[in-house]
Amino acid sequence: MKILSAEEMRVTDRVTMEAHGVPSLSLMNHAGEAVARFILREFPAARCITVLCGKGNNGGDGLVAARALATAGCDVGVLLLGNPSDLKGDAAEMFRRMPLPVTIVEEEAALATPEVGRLLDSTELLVDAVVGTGFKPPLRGPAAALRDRIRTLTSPIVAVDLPSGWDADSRNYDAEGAFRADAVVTFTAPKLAHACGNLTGSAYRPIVVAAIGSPEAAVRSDLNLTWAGSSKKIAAAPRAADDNKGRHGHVLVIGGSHGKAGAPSMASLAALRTGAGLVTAAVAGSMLSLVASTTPELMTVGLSEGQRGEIDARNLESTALDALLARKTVIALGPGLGQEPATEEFVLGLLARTRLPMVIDADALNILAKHRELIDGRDRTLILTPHPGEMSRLAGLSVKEVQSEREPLAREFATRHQLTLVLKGWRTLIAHPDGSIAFNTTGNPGMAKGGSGDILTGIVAAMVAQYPDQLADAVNAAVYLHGLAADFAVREQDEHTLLATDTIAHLFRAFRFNPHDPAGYVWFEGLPR
Ligand SMILES: NC(=O)C1=CN([C@@H]2O[C@H](COP(=O)(O)OP(=O)(O)OC[C@H]3O[C@@H](n4cnc5c(N)ncnc54)[C@H](O)[C@@H]3O)[C@@H](O)[C@H]2O)[C@H](O)CC1
Ligand SMILES: [K+]
Repeated sequence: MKILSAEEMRVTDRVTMEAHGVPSLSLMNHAGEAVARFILREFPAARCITVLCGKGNNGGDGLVAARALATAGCDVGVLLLGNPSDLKGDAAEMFRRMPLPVTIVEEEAALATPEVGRLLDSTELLVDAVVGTGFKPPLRGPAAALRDRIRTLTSPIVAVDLPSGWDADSRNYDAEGAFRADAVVTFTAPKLAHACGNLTGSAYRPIVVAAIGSPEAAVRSDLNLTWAGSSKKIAAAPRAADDNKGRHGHVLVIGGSHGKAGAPSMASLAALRTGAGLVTAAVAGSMLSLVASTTPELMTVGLSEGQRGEIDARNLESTALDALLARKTVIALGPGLGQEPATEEFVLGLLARTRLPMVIDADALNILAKHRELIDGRDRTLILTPHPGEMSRLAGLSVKEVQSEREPLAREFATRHQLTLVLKGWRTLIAHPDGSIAFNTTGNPGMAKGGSGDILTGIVAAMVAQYPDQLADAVNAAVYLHGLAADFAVREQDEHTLLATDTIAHLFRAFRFNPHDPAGYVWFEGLPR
């Protein structure tokens, strides 16, 4: 699913109407009905509903939603911010077809009337159809006053297309002065604000994308931005009845040091739980039995180590490493590795020794940052998974600079070095060598804990091992599944108590979840109740 600008959305609508003959009124009907369907599904207890309509087509969608909710038996009130004579085109037509009474609010003072007070205070759910992609900041007039009034109410509010006051093209996390929203129903494709903004103030509240009649061919964008969840489809096919583990790849986790045996253990278990046919953990000999005891399904190989349990360069002379590298594996290098000089020498030697696909994380990234000339994916598959701090060292920038330029920085780094870059954080970005970027919208603050990155490394390596010919989708899907598993896990936990191993235990729910809801919308963020 592409991520569009507001102008590209308008072009998509125009192409849909002109090249594919879909009437604009049909788009508006489908949009409003999708909002009603979502509300009936996700807020079944809300029977007394107030729809707040602006004078543009966002308001038109609201009028359609109001009619559909009333037809479904809800007690619906409609408030129009403006004079009906100001309505134009499809919105005016929907007003003409409106079977319900509409309360007109032309001036801010009208918000204080008893009639409006009843509409707002007695409602069990609000629908925000005041302004959508036609928003020109800042929010003004009765809309601004209505926003403030709604902040005094506790009823949930479902935003049509965007919470009013959000610029569709915003890449900001926040939007001063926007309406609050408990859920968002957008249409055809997510816009930049849906991908980048904290529209609902929470990682758990839903943003869904409803199909309203635009064929895929009409959805065009030059932004080269997609949604990571669209890649999950590569893991949806059932396995063959005569399947065998040899068909699902082999992950080789290389990591660990004294005090950090858990990192390679978690990365290995995550790789197994993600479906890799075989997983081998290569760790310092002194921690071999410790790591092996975590997961019976895991194979282990002992490596030579220094005084502090760090994997050292003597391994480069050993036949054990040759045997390991002779197998067709995807290497996950870094969990718990440490940055001792002997380990640094080992990492540099390993990079020179093999061209096997490699997921590089954690301390291996910090070692690579000291040898930037080795960051080169032209003749090998490299996937780097830095958090902003590790990215600042890789790019030689401050964390602030990294965070302020995530998208261009990720794209430039991935294309310059011809590798896949997973830049973690709010809305993890997956930047590919061709310059395309996928936004991930799953995950929650409960993941801000040791181990989350280690299991992502294992999940990425396992997806690449299983789908070696679909590298971009494999990495996008891995990041999506990682956050989705954590979203399922935190439902049975709390953000304070969630552990990375809880996330691993919920990967099966993530694999089973289909973001394409049978009701005709895609779960872009959040989960069904
Ligand atoms: N394929 C689709 O996505 C479809 C989307 N639809 C809906 O159409 C709106 C966009 O409609 P448009 O008429 O262009 O603009 P809006 O209704 O969003 O806003 C214009 C409306 O809002 C007022 N306004 C603008 N800025 C402000 C402000 N700062 N303060 C207050 N009021 C403001 C302006 O005066 C106009 O009255 C899109 O969001 C979807 O909801 C189609 O219905 C179907 C296809
Ligand atoms: K809106």
